[in-house]
Amino acid sequence: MPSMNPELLASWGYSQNQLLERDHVLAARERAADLGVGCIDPAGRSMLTLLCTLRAPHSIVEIGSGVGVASMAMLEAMGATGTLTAIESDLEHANAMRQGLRDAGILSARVRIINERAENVLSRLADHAYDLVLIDASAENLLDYVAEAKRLVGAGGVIILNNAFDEHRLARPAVRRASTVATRDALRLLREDPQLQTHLFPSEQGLFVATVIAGQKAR
Ligand SMILES: C[S@@+](CC[C@H](N)C(=O)[O-])C[C@H]1O[C@@H](n2cnc3c(N)ncnc32)[C@H](O)[C@@H]1O
Repeated sequence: MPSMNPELLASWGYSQNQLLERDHVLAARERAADLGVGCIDPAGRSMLTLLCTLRAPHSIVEIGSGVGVASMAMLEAMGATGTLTAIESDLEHANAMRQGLRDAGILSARVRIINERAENVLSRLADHAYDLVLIDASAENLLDYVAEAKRLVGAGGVIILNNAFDEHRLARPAVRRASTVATRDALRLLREDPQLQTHLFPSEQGLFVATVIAGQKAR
């Protein structure tokens, strides 16, 4: 295991500093700061863009879309006919996301924002109907979200969990806080599923990515 020596830290910082974001993304980040809500970090956003470019999903679900920083990245990268189902319980966040989508010139017909708690919505979404599920809501119901995400994606589908470091508590074994335990359990559930290929990317918040191996269904 590499130790976090100063050179490694400098290289990591260098890679983070390569990330430039366009004006509509920076404006969305400002709206998020005004509302006191988090958004995916620049490295996570960049990785999400890359994954959507590579995978070219047609249909995405985002659990916890906030002001839409990750949503816009995915919509911009997935191609003009792709659609996003964004589940967001806070109306102010959902309205700020609508503003961001207008700024980015994304057609509203491509996005369905469901302003409800995810736990009341996910069971209504069809099995294997989505190519990618991004989970970025509070960790309280994380295990349920992971189970639903496995049901929603088909073969070749992708499940992504942002804030996988649980604000840097994950790697501290003594931390037994509910969100940390739920995150550890969720990552283990995905990592130990033989139908999934997984990787934890060391973005600022930690971006855990799992893909259903071709010809298989996630359990
Ligand atoms: C970290 S923010 C999401 C950031 C967003 N993915 C982005 O990159 O801009 C988490 C969001 O999840 C929402 N949220 C929290 N619990 C939720 C739930 N049970 N159902 C739906 N949304 C929830 C919060 O209101 C908040 O807007």
